[in-house]
Amino acid sequence: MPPTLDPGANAPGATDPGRIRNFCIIAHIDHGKSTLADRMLQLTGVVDPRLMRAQYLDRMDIERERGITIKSQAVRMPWTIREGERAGEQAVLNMIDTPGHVDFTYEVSRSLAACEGAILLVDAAQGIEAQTLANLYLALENDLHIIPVLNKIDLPAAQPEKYAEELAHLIGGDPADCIRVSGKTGEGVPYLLDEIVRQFTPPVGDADAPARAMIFDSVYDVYRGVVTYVRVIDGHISARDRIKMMSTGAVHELLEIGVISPEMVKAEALGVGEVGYLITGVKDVRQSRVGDTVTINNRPATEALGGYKDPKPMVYSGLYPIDGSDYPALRDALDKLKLNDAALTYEPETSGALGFGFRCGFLGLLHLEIIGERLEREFNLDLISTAPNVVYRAIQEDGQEVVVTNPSEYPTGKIAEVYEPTVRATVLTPNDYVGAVMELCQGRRGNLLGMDYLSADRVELRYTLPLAEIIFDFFDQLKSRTKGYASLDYEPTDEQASDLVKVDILLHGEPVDAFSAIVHKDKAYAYGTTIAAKLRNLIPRQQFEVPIQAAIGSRVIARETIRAIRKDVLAKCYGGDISRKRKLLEKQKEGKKRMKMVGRVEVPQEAFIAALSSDSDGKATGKK
Ligand SMILES: Nc1nc2c(ncn2[C@@H]2O[C@H](COP(=O)(O)OP(=O)(O)OP(=O)(O)O)[C@@H](O)[C@H]2O)c(=O)[nH]1
Repeated sequence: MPPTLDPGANAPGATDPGRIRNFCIIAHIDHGKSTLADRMLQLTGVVDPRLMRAQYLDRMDIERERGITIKSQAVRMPWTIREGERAGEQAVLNMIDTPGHVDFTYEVSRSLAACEGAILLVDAAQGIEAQTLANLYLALENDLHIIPVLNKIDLPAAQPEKYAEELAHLIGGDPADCIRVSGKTGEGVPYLLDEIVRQFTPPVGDADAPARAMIFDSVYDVYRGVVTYVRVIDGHISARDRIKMMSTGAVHELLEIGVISPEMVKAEALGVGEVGYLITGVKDVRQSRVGDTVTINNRPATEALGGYKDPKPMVYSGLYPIDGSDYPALRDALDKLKLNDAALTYEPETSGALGFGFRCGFLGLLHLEIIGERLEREFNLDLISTAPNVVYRAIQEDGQEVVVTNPSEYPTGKIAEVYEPTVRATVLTPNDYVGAVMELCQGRRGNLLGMDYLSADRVELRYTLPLAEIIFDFFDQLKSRTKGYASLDYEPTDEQASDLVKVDILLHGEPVDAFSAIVHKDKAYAYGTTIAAKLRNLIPRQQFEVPIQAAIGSRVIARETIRAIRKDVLAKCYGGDISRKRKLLEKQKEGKKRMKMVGRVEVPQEAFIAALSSDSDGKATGKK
């Protein structure tokens, strides 16, 4: 049954802004945002109980499989206060579900800018975690009103009293003001919905001013083209308007305008404070940039809304199609993903070993993994991604500066200084594991900034760490050393001069650019020996001996050898069965097709993937 919206006073475009509440749910990962959102959809009646499925708003397959939210979602829900003095008061709630992973903090901040209030959700069995704090600070920076909520009170391990104290201590106020709910059973959720209407302030805007709406998300839909999600700040956008993008001045016909509730529902207009979508039929994804202001062409606004900070990529990796003829398809796919993802950057590059591809910038390893997976699934591309690296700044002796996003750009001449990016990391851990956490951070070249007790048994440690040390397996290590109890959050800060070197890998004397890496001097040897050993196992024997060397400049630091073999595939075919022989030869030819020639050496595609998979450095994790 398609959702129907009230055609009366609460219809989109005609809603009194005083009835609207725009809010988001912020929480540490797994504290239950999506489950709570599901309950709200059900209780407000926008999803038919028969059509209800878990994590209704996580639409991408990857989101469902991994159980995490990647893209923000905005849903319109009607609600009438059930209890108390204001019972019967009708409201329109726009809920924006936000992702919780560190890599996607920028999504959270975009969503926050479209809200007046935030529900700070905390698992009543876990208490405050690192991202609870990070998200809370983001919300406070955006001047949002906060409602503290303890979730999962149905769990036997829940300690709502204890954590209500903790929360009240953190944000100020009375522990009794923390609302207790269970997203699973629905207990307390109707009361929370009532409180949302009572506590959050309605949006304020000038209904008579020229229209201004802020783009907080844009997605490419294969059938409909670009779908742009906006929150109207001032004025009114109606279905018959021609809209204008304020950053480019481009004017577009509107094909459709509407709200999400929880599927797309067409509307006549969107007024002050409303959240909805616009479809212009534009196919070029770069026309609808997140952070831009939309106005209408016949009465344009003169001043754009303050945009968002463009998120800066932190990790770079080369993406190459396994089949070279897929290169244009890869470019197209990246163009499309870029629309959803202001943080994704890419530039064409060529690699001696891998051919034509793109150097892509990501927010972190999970972001990289997700983009890689989406390219493979949604666009049917088979890809190789090179070892991820951060951005370095090398100052040569002649004073010239080189920004290195790819190890192959690392200057070969004399280098005066190399700078690497650093982060300020916050680790929250139970008292017992402080020693283990400190040991880990010190091993990763960390610098202790400070340490505080949040409660009798919970400690906050603050460190400066090189970004390169934190992006690979730091989180896994942290979890395993603290039996899963510690949580981590970090934000980029500055850069520091470090003792870094470039390690090259040579196959039969030829450097293979795809395997080069910039690492700290103390870790160069370990990197060299690991990759050389992996490659020895991955590359089949050839008809000649193949040395594999790891080198810093001209100094070899590790060496492995693949012994020579003459592979006579016909040896087994005694007797004169010619068709069998032919079949075997055909099979061998097939196998060859999947080989890459690196100098004279045949390297199977799988070797690149397996050697570059980061298990020597630790694996990129699905969850943080
Ligand atoms: N017992 C119990 N379990 C819950 C409750 N709410 C959520 N869960 C469980 O907690 C886990 C995480 O819930 P999600 O709703 O996916 O968490 P999330 O915060 O949305 O996670 P991200 O979208 O990845 O940030 C799931 O296994 C839920 O079934 C609750 O009220 N009670």
